[in-house]
Amino acid sequence: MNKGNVREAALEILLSIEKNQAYSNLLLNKMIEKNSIKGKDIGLLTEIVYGTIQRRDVLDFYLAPFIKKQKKLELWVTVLLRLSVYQMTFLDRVPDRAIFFEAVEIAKRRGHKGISSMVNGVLRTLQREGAPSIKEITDPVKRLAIETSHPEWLVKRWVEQMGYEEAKKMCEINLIPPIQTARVNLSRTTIEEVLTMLQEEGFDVERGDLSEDSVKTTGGNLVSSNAFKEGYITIQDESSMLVARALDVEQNHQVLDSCAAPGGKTTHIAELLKNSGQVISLDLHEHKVKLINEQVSRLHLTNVKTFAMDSRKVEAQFERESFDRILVDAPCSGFGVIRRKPDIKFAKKETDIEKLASIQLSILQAVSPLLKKGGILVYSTCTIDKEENTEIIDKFLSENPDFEKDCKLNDRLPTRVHPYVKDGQLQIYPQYFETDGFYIASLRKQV
Ligand SMILES: C[S@@+](CC[C@H](N)C(=O)[O-])C[C@H]1O[C@@H](n2cnc3c(N)ncnc32)[C@H](O)[C@@H]1O
Repeated sequence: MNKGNVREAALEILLSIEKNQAYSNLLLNKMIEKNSIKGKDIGLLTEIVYGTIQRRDVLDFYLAPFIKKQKKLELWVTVLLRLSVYQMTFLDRVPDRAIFFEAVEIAKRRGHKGISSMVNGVLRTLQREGAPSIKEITDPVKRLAIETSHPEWLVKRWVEQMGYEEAKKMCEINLIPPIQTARVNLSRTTIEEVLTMLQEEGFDVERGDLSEDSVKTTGGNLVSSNAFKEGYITIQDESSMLVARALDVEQNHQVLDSCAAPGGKTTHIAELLKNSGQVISLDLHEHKVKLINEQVSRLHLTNVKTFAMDSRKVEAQFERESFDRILVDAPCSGFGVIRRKPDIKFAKKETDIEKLASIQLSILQAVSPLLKKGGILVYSTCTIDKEENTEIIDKFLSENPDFEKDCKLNDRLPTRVHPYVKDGQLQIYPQYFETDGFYIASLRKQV
């Protein structure tokens, strides 16, 4: 594939995202497969797609003074200008003349000569006159929102919840793509063996920084490794690996994972059980349950049973007080994983948070009678919003006096996170350890 086609492919993906047709990671994988994009081109395509989404609002801010009839631009022209300005501003290795040439060629193919000269004109004037300065924006929340390309309502919400300095750190780290980490399947191998396996395959790997179950890589995609194919590792963020550890599972435990697809935590729990006991794994959709089954068989696990089921209706299917441990890894806004899925910050609306909070609470309410007395219930999300985290736990506890905050959570978590644990609850912001943002609450049912 030539470089021009890489940009054309980037444009197509970005347009589908704008039209809310699918998430960036799925569209990228499809495009790479469909056009047999290889090697360095995969890197360039990924960088242009993610970079242009990550920086969308600041790119529009840079472009605004140079576009006269902004409202009349067709969406594909706006997106083409954005991805060109992204390369001009943030990618050192691509010369401006190559960017102009490709943009003009694409504009000619998609539109007509008038559009291609307009695109050429806008890009060249911007290069000559320079982009406007962010410092011109006087309101600090608005400035932070534009500078780091987050919706203003979201930045305002974060500033209210965590203060300006912490919100700024989070907005800034959200622009930096994460490195890849993998969880080692300790029911079949050890960290040392996996490091050797991967190094022999040519991967640059070492132990992870946070979770005792992890390895990290600075180059290459571990999904293509034999260690992955043969079920020795699972791609997972390190903060997400703390969830199964928080459950404190013991041999032969019966564990309910109520929101389980695609199976990251179900399989981790099953590994920690060393194929003893049983994990009952539920998800709303049949096609998602299939994803759990695929991971279970890839990892050679024999102690997982899956069901497509609404976990708000579990009481009809399972006996009360029949599980030693229950996990509610709830559907959430996902604002802790913006580095990985940047389109989330534009796709979610403030009203979604309210709707999600109501689902989260009702799942917790529905599964809690199934926990044995003395058992542990872990509630987790990959978000950093209080309404979906501490506020849910406060509401749940106020309505369920037989549950209490589990003050021993620290014993199951790495010492580095201890300063962030309070009353059996851990809130990790992405800037703390350069991981996903995660919330984990551990509750114990009184005996
Ligand atoms: C955060 S994801 C779970 C991720 C999973 N625990 C993992 O580690 O791979 C939330 C999941 O909850 C599922 N879900 C949403 N509402 C549900 C419900 N009422 N009952 C069961 N599953 C539900 C979604 O389909 C989604 O797969």
